Amino acid sequence: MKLFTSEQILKIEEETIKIEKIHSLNLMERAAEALKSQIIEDYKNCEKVFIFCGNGNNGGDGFALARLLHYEFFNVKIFCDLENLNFKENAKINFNDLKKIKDISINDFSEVEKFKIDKNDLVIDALFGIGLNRKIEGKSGELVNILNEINAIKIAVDIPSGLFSDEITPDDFIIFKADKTVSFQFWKKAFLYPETGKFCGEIKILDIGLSHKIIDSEISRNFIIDDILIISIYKKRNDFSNKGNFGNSVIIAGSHGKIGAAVLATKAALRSGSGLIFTISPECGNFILQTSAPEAMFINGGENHITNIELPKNAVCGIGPGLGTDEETEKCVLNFLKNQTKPLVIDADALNIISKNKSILKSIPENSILTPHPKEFERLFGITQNSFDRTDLALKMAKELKLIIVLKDHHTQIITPQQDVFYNITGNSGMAKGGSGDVLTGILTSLLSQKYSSKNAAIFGVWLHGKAGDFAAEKSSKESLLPVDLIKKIGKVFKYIQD
Ligand SMILES: NC(=O)C1=CN([C@@H]2O[C@H](COP(=O)(O)OP(=O)(O)OC[C@H]3O[C@@H](n4cnc5c(N)ncnc54)[C@H](O)[C@@H]3O)[C@@H](O)[C@H]2O)[C@@H](O)CC1
Ligand SMILES: [K+]
Repeated sequence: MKLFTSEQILKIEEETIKIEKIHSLNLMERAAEALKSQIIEDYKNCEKVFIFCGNGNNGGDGFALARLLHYEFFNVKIFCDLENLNFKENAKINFNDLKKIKDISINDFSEVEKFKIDKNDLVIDALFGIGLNRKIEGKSGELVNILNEINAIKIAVDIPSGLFSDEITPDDFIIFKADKTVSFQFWKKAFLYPETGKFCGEIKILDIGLSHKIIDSEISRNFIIDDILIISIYKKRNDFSNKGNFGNSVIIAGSHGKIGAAVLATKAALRSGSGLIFTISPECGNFILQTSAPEAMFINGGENHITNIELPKNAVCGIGPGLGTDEETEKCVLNFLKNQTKPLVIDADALNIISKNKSILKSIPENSILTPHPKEFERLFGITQNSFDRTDLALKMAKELKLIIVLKDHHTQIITPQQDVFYNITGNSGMAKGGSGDVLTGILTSLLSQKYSSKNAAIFGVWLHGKAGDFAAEKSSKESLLPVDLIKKIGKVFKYIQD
């Protein structure tokens, strides 16, 4: 699914109105209908609904929603700035319609504290949408501050009021803190970054029937990884095939005390479809690896840490988990990287070694996949002001070095040398644990060895890793979820794609 700026969304809306020969009011009604259905689905037992409306089209959505919910027997109360009824056209029409319904009370923002709002009531923020262009101040600002203190179920229409859709919002802005954001047709960039996503709660995207023809022709370099994309990437396994057809994955990982990292990466590679798996690890891990992952072949890479890397034929490598940064390992890894010609997966301590020897970056084969978490990224490429800027820096580095950067975060981004950004929306906080990254390295190496392009391996692998995490979290709690649980769910994810 493409990710658009607010300007592009407005353009798509306008062109939909033109080619479908409908009135813009019609689109607002569709938006309100979709909102109403979602609220009935999620909160049908909730009686009281408090809707706070601004003067633009976001407010218009709120007025239309109030009317529709009233006809579904919800007890609706409306709040707007009664001292400034200077509405945009569609908001005005919906406001006037609402005034005709005498059972709906219309109140001024300043009256909010007179009402008893219960924790099971709905507070709906329809103050500002993607048209926000400055800080919320004055009466609206005071109102948002009050709403943020109320203990109720808080829903934002399209985007929490106060947030910019496409860029970082300054720290001193007043922003509605939502439990759920019900947004129209598209994800917005603000939902995907930690600094701004924390205001959005759960995200629900509603189809309001904007023209697919227009959406298809509108160019964007930013994408949400959805099931449609994954199904287009997934390669069905040919029945007439043997282990030689699915590549040789080589996991280069582990050191004394960190053999578990090698085990996790190896097991994940085994579960992700590669034909043969080799693990290069120090001798101290031989018995552990052969016992816990007997399907993989062990190659001795040193005594207690890796000092020597000898690859089998046609190897596709994933290097880094648990290597440590011993001087001998560092020398060995740098020498190894210098001599590679095929794309490989580079993670964890291999990235830390590169950070200390940045000149090696230029020798890494084109289209290799680097998987830094924010701290590793910082060590590699420098500090940025915020995570939006981090994406920009990653885009620059991916282009300059011709590498794929997998920026690990709550919504991991896959950044390509061609300057595309793919945002992942699978996964959960239960995966924020040591060992999760090792599993990802195993998956990515396995997919790369099966001849997925580097870009597709990265997109598919990151999505699969998150999806396995979501399946695992359904069974156990996020707190107790372990990286091995992800590995156990990889099979279920492949089944999900095939069905
Ligand atoms: N354009 C369309 O056809 C549709 C728009 N929809 C809704 O329309 C919203 C966008 O509506 P608008 O473009 O009217 O904008 P908003 O309703 O987001 O904002 C209203 C206006 O307030 C002003 N403003 C911006 N920031 C302000 C601030 N901090 N303090 C005071 N005033 C401020 C701006 O002039 C802005 O146009 C979407 O988020 C969505 O909810 C939906 O009804 C679907 C259809
Ligand atoms: K809003």
